[in-house]
Amino acid sequence: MTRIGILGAGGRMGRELIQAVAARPGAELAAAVVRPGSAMLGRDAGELAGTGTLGVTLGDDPAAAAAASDVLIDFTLPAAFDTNLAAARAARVPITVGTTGLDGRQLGALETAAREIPVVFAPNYSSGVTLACRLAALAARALGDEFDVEIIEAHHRHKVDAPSGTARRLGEVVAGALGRDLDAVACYGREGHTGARDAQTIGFQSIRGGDIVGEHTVLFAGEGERIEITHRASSRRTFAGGAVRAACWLVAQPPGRYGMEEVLGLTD
Ligand SMILES: NC(=O)C1=CN([C@@H]2O[C@H](COP(=O)(O)OP(=O)(O)OC[C@H]3O[C@@H](n4cnc5c(N)ncnc54)[C@H](OP(=O)(O)O)[C@@H]3O)[C@@H](O)[C@H]2O)C=CC1
Ligand SMILES: O=C(O)C1=N[C@H](C(=O)O)C[C@H](O)C1
Repeated sequence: MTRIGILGAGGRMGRELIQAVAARPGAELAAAVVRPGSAMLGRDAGELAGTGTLGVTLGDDPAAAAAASDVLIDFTLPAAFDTNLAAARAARVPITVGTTGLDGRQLGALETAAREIPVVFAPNYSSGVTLACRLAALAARALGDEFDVEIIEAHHRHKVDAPSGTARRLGEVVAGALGRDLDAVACYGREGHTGARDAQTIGFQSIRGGDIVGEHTVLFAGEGERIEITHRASSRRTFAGGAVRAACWLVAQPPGRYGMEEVLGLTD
């Protein structure tokens, strides 16, 4: 039985993760952590997530969660990430990270931690997005510099980071396939007298509204034709199921930094 601790248990993804753990054979919820001072503290995690009582009380201590778990899953916000990663590292417990919007220092800390503990980090745990990344790389290599690349993403009104982590990852993949440095060629939105488009640009457009779960399109626009690779998530269950799958896979891995491609066995 894989004992899983969820960090960010009270959030939109946290509740889905509690359900996904409860539904997965061979996995059990060991701990569920919410923000210190949260009104949810002391409640049963299963009752919060709608699975029925699980006998796991919502706590506020990532270190205690790490001590009780074989693997942690973090879906919080960047402000909580440092404490959560430190707890995993101190307890030498593997961690599955879904939080997006991490800065360069935090991504560096993830790499450092991966020398000591197994870490899987994916900005999107759906199998479909993992495949879309592959398709985008293939298309970029085939189409080359003749086609302009724009990445369009849409999310719910509550999302706090832009562009999405998935859009950034798609940008990295396309830039890598085209031999470009994403930091040098990225263009985040346009306004005013922008001038003509630079051929090397990889553009990002972010839409926020309503209850959109998560949509991503990589647009390759050429002369006389265009190709669009689109993924639309219609339920957070797909992210939660993928993250729990990744966590169960991670407990059997040596220290290192992994992505969803490794989890799905797509590294060839
Ligand atoms: N990799 C993937 O497949 C996916 C990644 N995500 C990412 O997961 C993250 C969470 O998304 P979502 O569930 O929608 O967001 P929510 O805002 O619903 O949940 C975030 C949770 O983290 C808690 N939290 C925030 N700050 C702190 C802090 N400083 N200390 C402790 N707890 C804190 C919040 O507590 P409180 O409510 O009290 O503020 C909340 O429960 C985002 O970064 C999102 O982009 C989302 C979907 C899929
Ligand atoms: O915040 C979200 O909701 C999502 N965030 C992830 C991202 O930033 O890419 C993944 C998914 O699109 C939902």
